[in-house]
Amino acid sequence: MDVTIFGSGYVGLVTGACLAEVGNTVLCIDIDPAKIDLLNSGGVPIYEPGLDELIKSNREAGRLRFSTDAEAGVRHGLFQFIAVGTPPDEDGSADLQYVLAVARTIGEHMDGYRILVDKSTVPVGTADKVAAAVRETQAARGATVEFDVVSNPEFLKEGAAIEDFMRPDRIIVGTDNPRTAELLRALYAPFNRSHDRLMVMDIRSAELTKYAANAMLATKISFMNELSNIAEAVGADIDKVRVGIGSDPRIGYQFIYPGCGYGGSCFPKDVRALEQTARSLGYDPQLLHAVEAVNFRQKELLFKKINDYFAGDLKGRTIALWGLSFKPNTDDMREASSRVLMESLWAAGASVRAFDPVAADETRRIYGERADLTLAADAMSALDGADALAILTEWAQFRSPNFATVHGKLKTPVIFDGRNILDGRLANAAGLTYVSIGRLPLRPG
Ligand SMILES: NC(=O)C1=CN([C@@H]2O[C@H](COP(=O)(O)OP(=O)(O)OC[C@H]3O[C@@H](n4cnc5c(N)ncnc54)[C@H](O)[C@@H]3O)[C@@H](O)[C@H]2O)C=CC1
Ligand SMILES: O=C(O)[C@H]1O[C@H](OP(=O)(O)OP(=O)(O)OC[C@H]2O[C@@H](n3ccc(=O)[nH]c3=O)[C@H](O)[C@@H]2O)[C@H](O)[C@@H](O)[C@@H]1O
Repeated sequence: MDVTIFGSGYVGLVTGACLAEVGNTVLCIDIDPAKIDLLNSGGVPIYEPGLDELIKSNREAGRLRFSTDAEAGVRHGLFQFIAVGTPPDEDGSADLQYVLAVARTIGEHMDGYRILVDKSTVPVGTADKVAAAVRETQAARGATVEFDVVSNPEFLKEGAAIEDFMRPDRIIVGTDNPRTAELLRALYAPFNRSHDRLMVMDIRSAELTKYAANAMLATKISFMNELSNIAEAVGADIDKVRVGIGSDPRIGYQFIYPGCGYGGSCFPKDVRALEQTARSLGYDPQLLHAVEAVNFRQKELLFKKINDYFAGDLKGRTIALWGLSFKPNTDDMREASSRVLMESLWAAGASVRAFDPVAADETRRIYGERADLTLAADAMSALDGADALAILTEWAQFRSPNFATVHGKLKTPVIFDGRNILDGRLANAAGLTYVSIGRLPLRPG
């Protein structure tokens, strides 16, 4: 089938590459010429495991193309996927300007029936706005070409995006038109083989399902973060508590890891957007507000712990950071906890020596060259001349360091583990103080 994807970011590229992989002919459109040039010259603008290979093989097979020519995109696909950003507006609501711009482009150029498939995360009611935008642009040129708008939210996780797309837990299709539902069912058939995971529902429920999923996951994390602070206060170990409650299948082990706050392009923005939607309708979403507030406080926790440890004397100190991306296996630093810590350290007069396996370029892009930021070539050299080590991202390579080497390099033998990934006893055995999120206090052994 012929598919056009508007937006060649995380979601657009993964969707495009996976749909091409199963035999569709996919044209990816982006307004960013640099991104399209890079893709056309064999590069990939984001780090996502497996994506380079998938793009390369499908480009070579002629099933995956990239262009800035939106008109060609509209003419190409029966399915017109919208996978552009929906960043937060000033009040936290989702900014729909990119989604509606694509809708207008489609309305302007469509010459036959098209299915607009909204993959971007958008507030309830957006499909109506998309349809209105298509109708208005058609009317402006005196056209009345048939189309449908489908809500098809995406649930992939960065770092595991290909696997999530290829083997989804569910495929949500929001449409009131049974014929459109069948066409989407056919498109998704290769990803829906072992048992039927495609759920057809009304558009508004589909739109809300996406926010509900992210808000539920964010709630689990904030709940555990809240609990980790209570555990610290009462002298309990959050790790024991985590395992204790996770063993109940009604709770489960997933997404109950406490840490230095959730980040990324989605949880923070989607919780805020849902909160804003509720408020705009006169409902006070107290729980969502608390989820966000707890996360905000949690992102400041590591700085507080470091500052307390050094009795507020951070000026002139150097803190080593392991991990800059908001989670492992991605170079995405949107709303990353590392940013809150770095900015707080800089404000307190400290310098940062950081290492991340893939996010160094992104860090340079965001912060530029600055005297108080050094990007080290590897984890151990980030410790050179540092007063202490803080761990912000649970990259596998940070899990089992040589503690004696760490001890030998740090001016003050202390580790602040923002993701609870280290074995504190081993750190203690090497003479390091180990400070975690809600685990029992561990002192040098
Ligand atoms: N990143 C993720 O893991 C997930 C994101 N989402 C949602 O998917 C949507 C897209 O997210 P990302 O892929 O992360 O965004 P992104 O920022 O990585 O990519 C968006 C792309 O759209 C392009 N664009 C903007 N206007 C355009 C236009 N008129 N025509 C063509 N391209 C245009 C931009 O240049 C950019 O390359 C958002 O609503 C997000 O909430 C949903 C699930 C997972
Ligand atoms: O809408 C989206 O964009 C996506 O948002 C999240 O995916 P993602 O943001 O890529 O990453 P997650 O693995 O969910 O992690 C988000 C944040 O939560 C943190 N986290 C996660 C799990 C946990 O137990 N504790 C915890 O602090 C991570 O460190 C990270 O900062 C959802 O998991 C995806 O299903 C969804 O499609």
